[in-house]
Amino acid sequence: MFRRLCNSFSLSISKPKPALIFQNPIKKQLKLQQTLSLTPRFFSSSIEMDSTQNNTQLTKVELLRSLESSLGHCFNTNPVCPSPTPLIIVISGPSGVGKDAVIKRLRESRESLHFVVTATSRPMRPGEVDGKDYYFVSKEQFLKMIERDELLEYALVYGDYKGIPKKQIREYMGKGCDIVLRVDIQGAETLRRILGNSAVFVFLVAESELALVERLVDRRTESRDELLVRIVTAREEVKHVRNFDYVVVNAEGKLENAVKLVESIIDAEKAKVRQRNAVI
Ligand SMILES: Nc1ncnc2c1ncn2[C@@H]1O[C@H](COP(=O)(O)OP(=O)(O)OP(=O)(O)O)[C@@H](O)[C@H]1O
Repeated sequence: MFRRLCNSFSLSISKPKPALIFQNPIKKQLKLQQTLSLTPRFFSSSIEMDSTQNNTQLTKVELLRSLESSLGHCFNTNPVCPSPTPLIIVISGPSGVGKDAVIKRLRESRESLHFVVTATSRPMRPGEVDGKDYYFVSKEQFLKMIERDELLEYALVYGDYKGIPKKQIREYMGKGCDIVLRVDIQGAETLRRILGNSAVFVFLVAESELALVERLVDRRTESRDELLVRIVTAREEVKHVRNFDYVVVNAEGKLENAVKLVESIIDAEKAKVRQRNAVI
């Protein structure tokens, strides 16, 4: 069926019917003049070409002009598909799985992404930069932000507040940027309720529980008791993977693979026919 359609289409192109060329010459001339004013580069001198002329004798421009002439209109230069809508990517996973490490690498490789800086009331860790890693605020300042409805989502995590400022997301989506949000599992659940399927949810996991615990221990930022809380929580959190769209394994020493997979997810999402359409 498709082949039959193609055949009949090519026939109608290669042998323009006399009716198409000579029927109502005034109307035809008018149409050509309109076309000429749109794209003068193709319809400048000889508009109608001999349709039996061998394609190999024609330059590319001549062939294009001839095809346009046979079709009766110029080829459209507008994009076939509209540009993709800004995407919100939520990256989550248990404590110590490597969310920050993955995001740090993504930051370096994808300049078009905007990484929302989360506000937190937790103390700054060595090497962290205020306004880059987090906005470090006091508990009182954080409570004021909640009161003013400035946060898309917030939670009390291990005794400290963490929240996502709405203003930043609106501002960067307005500029056409894709947005990356880094949240814990609790935050991802809340965001799923707020955003539904309008955002893409990625769950990071380690290859095993032992690998996760070793990573946390090596980081040396938690006390023994804090470690115990995080490990018990992580066991529960892994069960939430089914609420996510994608799961990415961040295996020991394979950070690059995890980053590449996240990048592929973003690329695939941007190529989707039915785009997610988040409104904040
Ligand atoms: N693929 C990997 N292989 C080895 N080490 C890794 C890998 N990914 C991350 N790490 C290391 O594991 C530790 C924990 O990573 P990171 O701080 O990024 O986790 P996180 O998920 O952001 O934790 P939290 O939620 O507690 O802030 C860091 O020291 C980081 O450098």
